[in-house]
Amino acid sequence: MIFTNNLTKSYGNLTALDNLNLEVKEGEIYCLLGANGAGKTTTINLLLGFMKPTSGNAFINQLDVVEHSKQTKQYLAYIPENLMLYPSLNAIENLDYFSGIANKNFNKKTLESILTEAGLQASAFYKPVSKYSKGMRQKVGVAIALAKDAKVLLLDEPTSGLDPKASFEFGRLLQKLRQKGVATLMATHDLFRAKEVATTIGIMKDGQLKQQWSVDDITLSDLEKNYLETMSYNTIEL
Ligand SMILES: Nc1ncnc2c1ncn2[C@@H]1O[C@H](COP(=O)(O)OP(=O)(O)OP(=O)(O)O)[C@@H](O)[C@H]1O
Repeated sequence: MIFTNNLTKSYGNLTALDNLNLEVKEGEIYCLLGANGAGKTTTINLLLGFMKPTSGNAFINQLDVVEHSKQTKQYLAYIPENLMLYPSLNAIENLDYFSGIANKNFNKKTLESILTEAGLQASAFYKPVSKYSKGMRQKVGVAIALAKDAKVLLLDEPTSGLDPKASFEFGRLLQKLRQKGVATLMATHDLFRAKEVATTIGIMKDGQLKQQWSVDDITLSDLEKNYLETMSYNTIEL
């Protein structure tokens, strides 16, 4: 579903992403860890087609995202750290609007059931989203992905700033999407949540994928140890 082949992005002399090769298959959740500036957002932006790679390729559902930008966007849903919704509109209206953009039109009852599936409490459906917590807004983001029937979900630090319960609930939602076959790539600083939800975990540094494990092959404490060792290497270099 998601595949990159020597994906590289440079800004002048800086190589923000350096020959990234990764694959996320149907029903997999790949968590990308790495310090600030490691290249996680660059990876997501390239997959979204927000910018072009300097070299290499990114594929969504076997289609090159540069050559087939319109088609690949149809398969994608994206939830950034701070999801942009229309603040004065309620969840039903936002979902209706964003589903419409994806050429999906639902009646009110179906919109309500999608929001319920995304874990939003019914009492919030008709309140303006400006009154929502971050966790509630993220649930609307998941509802948009469900409404769109997205095959690929790209998440950039979706749990940052969420309290543990909201973060747990968000993880449960990702598992639900996984069961539907969605391929998820999540950039995160949250090692604990990564270990909870991922099928595969990778650590990036300086634009390079340094290490990668199947989640069952690493304990949380070993993940933390490896992460810190990978990052502290930077300190030694300095
Ligand atoms: N538009 C840009 N112009 C120049 N340099 C950029 C640009 N965007 C990103 N960079 C640089 O590319 C590198 C990778 O940035 P990126 O945002 O992908 O990191 P990240 O892993 O997502 O970090 P964070 O955890 O802080 O979000 C950084 O050194 C960053 O400063």
